Amino acid sequence: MTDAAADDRTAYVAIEGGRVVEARSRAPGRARGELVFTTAYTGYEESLTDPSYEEQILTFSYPLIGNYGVREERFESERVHPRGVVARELTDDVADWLTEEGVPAVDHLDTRDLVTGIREEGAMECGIAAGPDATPEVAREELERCVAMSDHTDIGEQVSVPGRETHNPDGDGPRVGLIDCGAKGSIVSSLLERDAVVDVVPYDATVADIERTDPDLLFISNGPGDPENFEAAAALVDEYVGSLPIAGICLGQQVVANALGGSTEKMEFGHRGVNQPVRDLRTNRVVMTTQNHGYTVAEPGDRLEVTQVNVNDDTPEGLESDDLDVITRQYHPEANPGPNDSLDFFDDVLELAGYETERGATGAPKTT
Ligand SMILES: NC(=O)CC[C@H](N)C(=O)O
Repeated sequence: MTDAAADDRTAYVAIEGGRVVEARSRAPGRARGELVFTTAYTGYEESLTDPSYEEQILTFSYPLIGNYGVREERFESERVHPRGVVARELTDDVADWLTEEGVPAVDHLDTRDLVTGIREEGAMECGIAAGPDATPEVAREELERCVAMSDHTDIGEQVSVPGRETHNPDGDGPRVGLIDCGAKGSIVSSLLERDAVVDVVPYDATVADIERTDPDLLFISNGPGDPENFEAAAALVDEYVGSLPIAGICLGQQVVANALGGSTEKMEFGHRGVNQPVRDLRTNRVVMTTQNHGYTVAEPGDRLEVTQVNVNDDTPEGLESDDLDVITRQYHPEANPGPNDSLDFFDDVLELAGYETERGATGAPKTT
């Protein structure tokens, strides 16, 4: 290897608290963000294109990432959302993809140590310098310029559609107003698969915008950052609760809780993975779920009942009100990547708008 080639592979990760870890560059550039980890051993294309990872640096705890290639059919949006990527070993397929996308990536570092640190200290700020100009100082500079997750007040604008997009206008199912706070493509697909008409509207849609689409149901999507920064979506919930059924996934659950008298808080290191056990308190049934969140509902408020909880830490995983026709989930029932145990959430949601689906779906085809 020549000196120049060695330099091209240089990388440093600076972590809150002062530590700088040496790594190998797999996609060059500088990056900063909140350092989080996922324990998912599959679904790296879905994770990397999940808009909920905006402004974060994603560490994979599973050591080998990329072993079944990169295919667009599995993407959840049109671009990679984490600001940077960290893994023990990235394949060339993933490294090439991230290079094309301009998202810095590093490997050949002790990710077990990194993940243990996040579990002990909580999600941390982080700076990455990768490639020819990388030095520990550059990584530290990036770290110093980090902005706390809750201070990314305009994060919705970075991930939402710019204007309304209507899918399946002639569908037989209910008309869903999907508030796009950074929606995963397979949430839209899961609704379309059940023949709903879906109007995807921007995260800051107003009551006047919603009136123009005249929905049968309001659906608040997943999304990045602090749910308290999605005030417009909360205002819609406040306006329509009791007159329209309301559903939400992940950030959607948090926004609905905040709008209806509850509260949210930041978790220490969140839930990110594909084997999070959730118990339904009404049926006592446990399902395995896909998750990606760093905030949680702290108090559901008086109007919502906690109907599902995380088996590991008892945090609220499902909120419902039979009187108000509200149903939300903290995990990702669209299940991309799987497991597929909770797909019938979409049947339950459409039923709130008076529509009977065939049920029994085994996985949603993608729109992207
Ligand atoms: N996937 C999501 O919708 C994430 C919600 C929120 N940004 C959180 O981290 O808790």
